[in-house]
Amino acid sequence: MSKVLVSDPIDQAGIDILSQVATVDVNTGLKPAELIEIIGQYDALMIRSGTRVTQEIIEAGTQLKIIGRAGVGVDNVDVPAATRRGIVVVNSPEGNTIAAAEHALAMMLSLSRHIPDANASVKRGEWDRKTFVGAEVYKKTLGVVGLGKIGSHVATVAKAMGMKLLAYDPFISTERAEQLGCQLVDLDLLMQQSDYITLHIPKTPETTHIINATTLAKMKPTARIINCARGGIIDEAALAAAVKEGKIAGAALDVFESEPLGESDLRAIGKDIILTPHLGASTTEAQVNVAIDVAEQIRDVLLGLPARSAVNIPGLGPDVLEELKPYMQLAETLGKLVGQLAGGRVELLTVRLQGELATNKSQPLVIASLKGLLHQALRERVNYVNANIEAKERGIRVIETRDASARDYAGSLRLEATGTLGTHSVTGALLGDKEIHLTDVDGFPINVPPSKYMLFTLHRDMPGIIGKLGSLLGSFNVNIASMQVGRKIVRGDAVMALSIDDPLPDGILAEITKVPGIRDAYTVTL
Ligand SMILES: NC(=O)c1ccc[n+]([C@@H]2O[C@H](COP(=O)([O-])OP(=O)(O)OC[C@H]3O[C@@H](n4cnc5c(N)ncnc54)[C@H](O)[C@@H]3O)[C@@H](O)[C@H]2O)c1
Ligand SMILES: O=C(O)[C@H](O)COP(=O)(O)O
Repeated sequence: MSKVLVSDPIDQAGIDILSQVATVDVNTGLKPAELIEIIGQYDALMIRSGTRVTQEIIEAGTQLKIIGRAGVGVDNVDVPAATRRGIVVVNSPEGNTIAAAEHALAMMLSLSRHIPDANASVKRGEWDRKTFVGAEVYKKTLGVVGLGKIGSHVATVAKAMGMKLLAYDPFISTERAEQLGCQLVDLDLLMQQSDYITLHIPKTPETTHIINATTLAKMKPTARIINCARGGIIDEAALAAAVKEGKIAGAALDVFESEPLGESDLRAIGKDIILTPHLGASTTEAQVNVAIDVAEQIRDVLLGLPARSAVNIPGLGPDVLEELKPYMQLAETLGKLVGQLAGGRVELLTVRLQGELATNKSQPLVIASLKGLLHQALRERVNYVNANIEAKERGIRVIETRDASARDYAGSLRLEATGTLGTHSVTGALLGDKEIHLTDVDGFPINVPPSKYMLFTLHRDMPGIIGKLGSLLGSFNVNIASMQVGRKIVRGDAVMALSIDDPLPDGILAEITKVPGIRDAYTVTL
């Protein structure tokens, strides 16, 4: 049975799902050295933001197949290191969206009305109504930096509260911003004109310290800033100085450059700074959502199925996966077949999407084709995550083409592999209830479902050849399950595709090619 380590607090709903397929160890608060020591025995690791999954930990995780982040941000995982090792990294892109958005809105209102400090003063026995006079958000301008999932929800609610909305997000269309009632502006203008600024961007090299002494200096002295996205997006020292010196009215932070927050000037500032310990996703609802979302993906990967929200499998989102899953299986089968027909080292793989398939995303199909192609060499070590990298490292060039006019089947996929031993091509389609059929081998039309063990011959279409091959296989006790010949012209060249019940015994291929009329024979395992 597989083993899963849960190293951060996760809702029981997730543990229950994992327990269906694995032994689950919940061991939170491990030091890096302790994690390195035990990670080698686990097939999967489930975390939140508390565990830093470094390259060292990934290298020690020799059995690891998947790292599941029960939340959005994967900046605590060395994703490139995981990718190189073929480890899938998944997250829950939407499970805590509402929780994080509501936390940002709560921070905005708390800042405006000094709720945390007013509460503390009453609890101390005071009744001070002067110090805590606040400001309304109604008719004020909210600047949303990052108009993705969380930023959009914040904008929608803020609009309903009567706020005017500005947004800065270079990757969002004007139409989308307008739909949300936001005016898209550049960051400078947003900083200058907003009464409240809320950050909803990932931490990347471009966004690190995007809010710094210079940008803070552009804010109105009455303006307030909220960061419920990632620590390090704001330069904390510059922020503390700006609030302390009255250059801006206040700030609310849920996330910090270093967590847990250590010594910091931010702690010393009174009611104008609100600090929470990374609580954005900490609602009962969000924790159930993310735990279920990620545990289901870990379960699927441990069962050999693809994950719906893998961050290191390019182009493979849940919607794409749902639509392309049967075609990815087709691509993988064709990749295995063409790789074995090509034999030696493959230098070029051409992936052609035909008919209806031509309008689809090609990247997942290319990845699945490469996974199949490399299976012969790498077996279980190649997967959707590392297939691209492994192909690049082996110098395999990939060309993608499309032919929407191909009409033999509704949608079909053609792979052509050129290698040191020549060029071979295979085409396949999904028929009826998504059943894979091989429809062409080396330019010869056939129509056979693939089977685990197959034999292909290239031969002259002439009387007696099928009988001779049948007797030869019989003399080696090889049972033929099905057989089909594909030819272009009568008595010209032809291809024979045989499904056989067992692997071909050693030495028999050489005997087959001695049969008069048979030029080549290939045995494959799919
Ligand atoms: N505090 C918490 O507990 C908590 C909870 C959930 C998410 N988060 C964090 O909130 C952030 C947003 O999450 P999301 O789910 O909305 O992500 P998202 O991917 O849906 O949205 C991010 C947006 O940022 C934009 N963006 C990227 N780079 C940018 C740049 N340089 N300048 C401006 N915009 C840029 C993108 O175009 C995108 O629209 C993430 O950092 C996530 O980790 C924090
Ligand atoms: O990126 C996220 O999902 C949030 O930062 C939540 O982090 P957490 O799971 O540690 O609460």
